[in-house]
Amino acid sequence: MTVLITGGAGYIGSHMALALRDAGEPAVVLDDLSTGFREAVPEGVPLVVGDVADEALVLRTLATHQIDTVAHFAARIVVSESVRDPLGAYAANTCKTRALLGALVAADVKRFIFSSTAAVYGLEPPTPTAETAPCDPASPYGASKLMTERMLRDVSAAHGLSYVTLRYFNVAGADPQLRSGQRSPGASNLITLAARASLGLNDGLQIFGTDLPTPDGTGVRDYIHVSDLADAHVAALRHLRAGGSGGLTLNCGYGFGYSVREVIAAVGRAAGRELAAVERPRRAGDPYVSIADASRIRETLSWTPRRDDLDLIVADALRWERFCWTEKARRPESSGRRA
Ligand SMILES: NC(=O)c1ccc[n+]([C@@H]2O[C@H](COP(=O)([O-])OP(=O)(O)OC[C@H]3O[C@@H](n4cnc5c(N)ncnc54)[C@H](O)[C@@H]3O)[C@@H](O)[C@H]2O)c1
Ligand SMILES: O=c1ccn([C@@H]2O[C@H](COP(=O)(O)OP(=O)(O)O[C@H]3O[C@H](CO)[C@@H](O)[C@H](O)[C@H]3O)[C@@H](O)[C@H]2O)c(=O)[nH]1
Repeated sequence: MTVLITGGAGYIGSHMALALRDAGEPAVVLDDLSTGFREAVPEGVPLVVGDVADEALVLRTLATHQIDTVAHFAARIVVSESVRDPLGAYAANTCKTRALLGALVAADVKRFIFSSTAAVYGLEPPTPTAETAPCDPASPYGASKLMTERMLRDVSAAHGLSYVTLRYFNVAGADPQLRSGQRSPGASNLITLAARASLGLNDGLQIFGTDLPTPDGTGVRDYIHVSDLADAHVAALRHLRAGGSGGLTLNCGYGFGYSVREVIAAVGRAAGRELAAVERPRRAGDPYVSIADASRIRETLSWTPRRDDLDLIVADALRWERFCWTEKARRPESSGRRA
């Protein structure tokens, strides 16, 4: 039994590939390399280059590798891009997942793990946010994921597909052994930008909004270490293979949050110097606070996070950036600057 990881050359999918390899579970990656990196796929894990909506390719891959479960990470993930190009976001995320599910139904593959997002909850959900909170996505990105969640429910009812939908909160950090991390030069998430700023790899740091109704006026997020998130996927796989039927929707977070200022201070501690940041107006569409009620995933999957500490997350992110880019900068063929 082998797991097909779509998007396994990307940031989170590559950590899932590592977690499966570490657990001795066979896996194959399907990735079109649009935002992923060939070198992110761990050695020993086959890479099929192509589109999840290419039905013939998917059917061939399912048969060749005897796939019993698909973990579907492949997506377009930039929220602002989805606002500029909503049809592109729905096509990439909802329509292509529909095509993938069509191939799985045709091939009688019965297990599916889906990468969803806290962005399905919208701007002012009750906090901490449980899976039962109303969903009202503020962006086409969030809506494209919510539509896919609904599609999964219907496909499960009609075709007996068992699935786990994982709604990620803010994913950060890097593999503690530095085998993978955030490779995207255009990554716009706070912890990556702060780590890069501390190494002089970008033009400095900005704080979007200092007058929010939060304790220090800046946005609060529930940051989850990418390796803990990968472990949650392995736990979801075990649940499905043990006979978990129907569908489960689970928040992936720790249940506590940190403000932008607290994150910047943590990166400063890890880097050994205080980071300067320019204060900017609020970013349109940013929730003030996003914190998971994470009780359901702990109860249902017996998932126990191992790196639920902001200093650990930030230290891993910073070590990865240093390793990945400062080392590279020493090589003559690279300038070491990405953005
Ligand atoms: N990064 C986050 O903070 C975050 C938060 C919530 C949810 N998610 C979800 O997690 C998943 C992975 O995100 P990520 O941060 O690793 O992004 P990423 O861009 O690093 O990875 C996505 C991968 O999918 C591949 N891909 C895209 N479209 C494809 C297609 N049609 N066919 C085959 N491969 C394709 C890309 O090449 C890339 O390797 C996404 O579904 C995203 O929506 C991410
Ligand atoms: O340069 C920056 C970048 C971010 N922020 C703030 O930092 C917080 C976190 O922002 P960011 O890291 O960009 O994450 P989010 O906007 O919360 O979105 C992430 O988390 C969502 C919930 O999972 C996912 O849907 C998105 O894809 C993912 O980018 C927010 O308050 C931002 O306003 C800054 O102040 N300065």
